[in-house]
Amino acid sequence: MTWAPERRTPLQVLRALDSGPRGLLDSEADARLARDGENVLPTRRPPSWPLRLVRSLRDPFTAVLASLAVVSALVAAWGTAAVIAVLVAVSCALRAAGEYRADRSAAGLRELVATTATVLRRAGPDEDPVPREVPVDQVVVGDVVRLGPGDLVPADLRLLRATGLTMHQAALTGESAPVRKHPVDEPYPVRGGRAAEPHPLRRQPVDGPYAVRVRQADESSPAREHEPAAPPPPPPPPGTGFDRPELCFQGSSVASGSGTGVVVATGADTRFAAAHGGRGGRGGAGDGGRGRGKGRSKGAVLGGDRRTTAFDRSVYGISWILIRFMLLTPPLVLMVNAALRGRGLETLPFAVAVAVGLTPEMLPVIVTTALARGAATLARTHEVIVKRLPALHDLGAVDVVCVDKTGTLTQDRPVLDCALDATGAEDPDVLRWAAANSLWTLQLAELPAADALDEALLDAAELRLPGGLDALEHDPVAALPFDPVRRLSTAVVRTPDRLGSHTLIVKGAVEEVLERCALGAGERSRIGALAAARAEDGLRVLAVARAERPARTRAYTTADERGLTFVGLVGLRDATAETAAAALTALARSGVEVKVLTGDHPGTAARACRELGLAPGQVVTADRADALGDADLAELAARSTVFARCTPEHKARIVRVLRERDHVVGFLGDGVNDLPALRASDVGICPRDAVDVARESADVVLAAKDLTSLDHAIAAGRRAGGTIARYLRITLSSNFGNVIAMLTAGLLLPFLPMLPAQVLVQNLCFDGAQLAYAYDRQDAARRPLRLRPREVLRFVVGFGLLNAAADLATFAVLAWTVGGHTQAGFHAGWFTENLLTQALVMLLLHPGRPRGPVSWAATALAGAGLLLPLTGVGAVLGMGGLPGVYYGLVGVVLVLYAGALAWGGRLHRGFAPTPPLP
Ligand SMILES: Nc1ncnc2c1ncn2[C@@H]1O[C@H](COP(=O)(O)OP(=O)(O)OP(=O)(O)O)[C@@H](O)[C@H]1O
Ligand SMILES: [Mg+2]
Repeated sequence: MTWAPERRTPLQVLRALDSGPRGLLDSEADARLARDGENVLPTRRPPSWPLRLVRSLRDPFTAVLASLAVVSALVAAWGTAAVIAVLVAVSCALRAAGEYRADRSAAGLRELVATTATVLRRAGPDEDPVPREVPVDQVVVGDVVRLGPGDLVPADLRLLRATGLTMHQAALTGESAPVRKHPVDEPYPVRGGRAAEPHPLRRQPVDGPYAVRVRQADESSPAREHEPAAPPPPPPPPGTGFDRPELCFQGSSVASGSGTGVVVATGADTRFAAAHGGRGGRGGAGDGGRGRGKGRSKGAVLGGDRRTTAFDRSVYGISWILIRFMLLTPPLVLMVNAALRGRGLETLPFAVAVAVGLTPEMLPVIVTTALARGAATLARTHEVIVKRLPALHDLGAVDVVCVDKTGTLTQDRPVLDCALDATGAEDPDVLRWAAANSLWTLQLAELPAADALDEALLDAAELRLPGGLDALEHDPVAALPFDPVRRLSTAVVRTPDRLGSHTLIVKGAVEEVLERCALGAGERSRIGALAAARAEDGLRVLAVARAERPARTRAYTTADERGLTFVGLVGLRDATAETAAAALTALARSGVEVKVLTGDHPGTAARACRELGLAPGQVVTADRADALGDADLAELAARSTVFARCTPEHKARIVRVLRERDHVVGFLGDGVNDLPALRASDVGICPRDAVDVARESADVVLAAKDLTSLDHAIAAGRRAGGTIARYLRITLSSNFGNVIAMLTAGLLLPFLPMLPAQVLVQNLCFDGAQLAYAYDRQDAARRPLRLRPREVLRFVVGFGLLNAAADLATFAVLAWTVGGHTQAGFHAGWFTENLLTQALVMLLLHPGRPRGPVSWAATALAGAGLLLPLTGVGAVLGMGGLPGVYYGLVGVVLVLYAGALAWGGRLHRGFAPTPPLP
């Protein structure tokens, strides 16, 4: 769609789009949807099958294998090339199939947490517009959309009205600080009074006493924008357009304030789609595989912090170490053979086979399957939705969970407890001013949903004030809605019975309000202490103040929140959540530390923690954190439990410094003030009823804001992580052992220790057996499960050398029984021993007693090792018969090996059987 917003007033834009301030008719919206299609980004469509297969080829292991195949083909080692090609094909097909299944189920799960947009639509030309929640993909050009804190912008919008609106545009510009948005050009014309919408949560009659009065003529419509920066911003330079204040772009979200805009572009026509070359969508669930290489980061849609998660560090970390080994192996083998045996390029196929032997081909399949199965089970049993599969692994690794207080530890159903004047005496006037602030900020800012605190104040006013809500009647002028950095909200009304005067009603966090009141230092600290005492009783305390100013047409800004007269304090009681105490105990028992990061008063936060049995210790206030450098803050954060008066940026900073201290940090929060922290954490978690943008940024969505389900999710993560860790350790140690043995044998023997076809069959047998790990159901580890590359490598080298020792002992046996010079016998003997040792490893290096799939797979593997060389297949593969004495002697080797394995397993702490979660 082409349009020239620069030269048009909002009204002209509406006209050009054949829409109006009252929104579209339902029938018009349907027709436009049919004409323009759904509002979805092009790449949100699932990839086709051929594309999936091609994508799985992009995997680094596959790429290395493929290049090894090419090298083999170049030296006409057709057997080896064919073997590798088959391995690649099998792994790609399995991977693509696994990812297809995972994507489908993840898409289904994501659907459950899809966001909606609030649009104004009318049933008929004469009907009043009704704000309606519609799925984002149903939004059409010309729709009038309302935005409130935490909303995602569903399409590109031109603003018609805005109150204190700021936007996160990180996805588009990379800029993390919110940017101010406001309508420009001529103010939006009001024809005979703007149709006042009752607040959706407070449905008063439109023409009742609480309908917003339209400004009187004498006010000659001041700009509808009330913002700190008083001078109008200079016109933005032409270019990307993202800095245009009157435009809100798909992919951004509301940081504070509210606004109404008309949709000017949807789907593929949005700037977001254009900026990403039409590739704006999130990665599929198939991201569960490795394959995007190092440093893949999350949060593609919302951008912001690009960061490496625990999954990246562990699985990718190990993968990259292995790839380096794989690339080093062939040249090394060639050089050693040339130096020690004077062999030339004829050893290349063998060198390639050794590198192939190192590869854990099934890793992507195991990772995807384990994560997808874990996620599906979690969704079914606990209604927890994992939106990004690797996040499930990271949940298992989480050792610190930061949570917000309101709504997580408490119910977020505040009820008014007291309204006190400056002396601490009950005073209904305080409630009247506080509730008037709530009502008029809500009404003027047209917020799509009311804050729980405002809702509670209005409920209390309705019940307790003589005349109920009628007592709050005022002529409204302007509103500066709440934002979590300023911690204040202000309503401006005409002063009752005084012509030419406006009253500012300010309410907010006690410290912030007191700072703006004209009070002596003594008085201020006395009131501060009064508030602190109520907070320590567990109340959420807000201060209320007001000021009278001469009426004016100039916009009000936060700079006007000065020199106020203190009115009083309101205290609201918010009971602790029922399941929180038990869940905190369970988290502690499973080795997860809980830290509370709240915007609330330190006293309120400490009291809530104490009630839940979480020792708050010394509460750290955010201004103390400000005074510290990252290292000192990290130190302080590690030993503190409660952080109060946090702004969104404080929460994120604490999460960041904890991660830098090598913690894997989960963050659970539900509000706009939690957004930066959700993005900064390894795993962002939110409840299903969180604001849209939190749900969009979170990796894991809980059915309810219930810490108990978080505990289950962590257990599921540990199970999936355990499966991946087991596969990696066992496969890599066997592979490593085999490679050492092959290298040694290659030097000792005059023939290849293993033919390409034998490498293939052996690998396929291993791979088939190892798939069992994906279906292995073990108890979750009792501690956070971290897969550290260093530790894995130690394990691999230790057990790999043990495995190589068994192989070398077998060579000795073979040399003695069949004579090292009988190729067919040697190949058969080694094949049998290899599969038997692998089966032993699967059985003995398993935490606890292997059950079901793993023990069956190990048995089948042992059977194949013993029987295959004796069959026709064995003969075709070039394996010959073995004398009975070989079996006897190799039996002895295996018993010794089993003993060593059991001993080594016990030594290795990570493999001590893990008792189930209490
Ligand atoms: N609607 C409101 N009007 C005025 N002040 C408010 C309003 N909502 C919150 N406040 C004040 O701002 C403070 C910070 O609020 P914020 O939403 O950042 O965090 P919170 O809800 O208190 O806690 P948490 O971070 O645990 O969710 C509150 O403690 C309160 O003092
Ligand atoms: Mg909150």
